[in-house]
Amino acid sequence: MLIQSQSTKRKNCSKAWRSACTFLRPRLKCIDGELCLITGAGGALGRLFALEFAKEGAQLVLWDCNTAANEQTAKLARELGVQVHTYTVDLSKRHSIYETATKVRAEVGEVSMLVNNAGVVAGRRLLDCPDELLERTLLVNCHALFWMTKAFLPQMKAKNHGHIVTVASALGLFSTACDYCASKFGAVGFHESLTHELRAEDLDGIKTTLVCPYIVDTGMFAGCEISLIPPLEPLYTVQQSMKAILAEQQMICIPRLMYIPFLTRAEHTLNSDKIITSLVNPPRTVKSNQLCKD
Ligand SMILES: NC(=O)C1=CN([C@@H]2O[C@H](COP(=O)(O)OP(=O)(O)OC[C@H]3O[C@@H](n4cnc5c(N)ncnc54)[C@H](OP(=O)(O)O)[C@@H]3O)[C@@H](O)[C@H]2O)C=CC1
Ligand SMILES: CC1=C(/C=C/C(C)=C/C=C/C(C)=C/C=O)C(C)(C)CCC1
Repeated sequence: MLIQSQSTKRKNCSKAWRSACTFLRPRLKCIDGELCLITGAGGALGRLFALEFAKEGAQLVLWDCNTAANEQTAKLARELGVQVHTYTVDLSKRHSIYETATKVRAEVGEVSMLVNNAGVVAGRRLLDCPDELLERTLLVNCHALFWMTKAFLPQMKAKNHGHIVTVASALGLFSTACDYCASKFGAVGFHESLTHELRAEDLDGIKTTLVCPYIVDTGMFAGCEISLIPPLEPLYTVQQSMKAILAEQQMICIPRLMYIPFLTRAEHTLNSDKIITSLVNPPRTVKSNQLCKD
């Protein structure tokens, strides 16, 4: 009798919880007809992002240095009935990014959603790793975020409409691998500062989302012996990220366990949007002749 009444209580409770969840579930935005640019679209997660955006009706601009893989993604996306434009670009080169961005604007139009997904890892210890490989990780995973945003944010600002997604990593929140962590910490810092800058400028129509996954079973970290939890399924990772993007969530850690390193970070970003106004007008300004030439 007692058991029965407890189970009835539990049922009522879970019913109430379910309806509360339905009520609380965030509204997902419609991106039908938006122009979405995805970098690293020939890769595992990039391809899945492209297909998920296509299912939502977005037109696609796909960037990758691997032309064949990028074309394969485009083929799969076109089968879902959306328009797709592909570009071969080396994200480690600032001029390649700016030139291709100019082509996109002229040939396709204004990008309203930017998914900075491309990423690389050197996968060697600091002293065993050639400088060029270390540099490439920083250029592709971090510097490219600056150039991509500088190329496409102005059009978003003009309309106060857009969305910039940064695919970082759980390794942007705690450290293990030298070049990769440094680049992903940079990516997290970039996302946070951009978010504050947009808020400080009252550009509430431009959203940002940071994606921080644990290891995903794409091959990028194949051979990493971490027995804590198994790698994530690529599709699950992208679908969770999509939910966060469409809900205009500022950040998602996948799985939730990855919020632990985020929550234990020492920094406090409270009030950063107020502080930013003083930071963008620094008392000492670097003169242009002090800058390194490319
Ligand atoms: N896989 C994982 O465990 C995790 C991945 N991430 C992040 O997710 C993102 C996607 O990763 P994933 O799909 O696994 O990686 P992939 O290696 O499968 O895909 C990355 C894509 O980016 C392309 N690319 C590499 N360098 C350049 C460049 N210089 N210019 C243009 N394109 C380039 C690659 O081309 P090519 O193949 O020819 O090099 C590839 O097509 C990355 O940012 C990664 O750091 C985050 C957490 C975990
Ligand atoms: C499971 C787990 C941890 C380890 C996470 C690891 C090892 C993540 C590796 C991620 C990679 C390689 C991402 C690539 O982009 C913590 C944070 C120590 C504590 C919380 C539980």
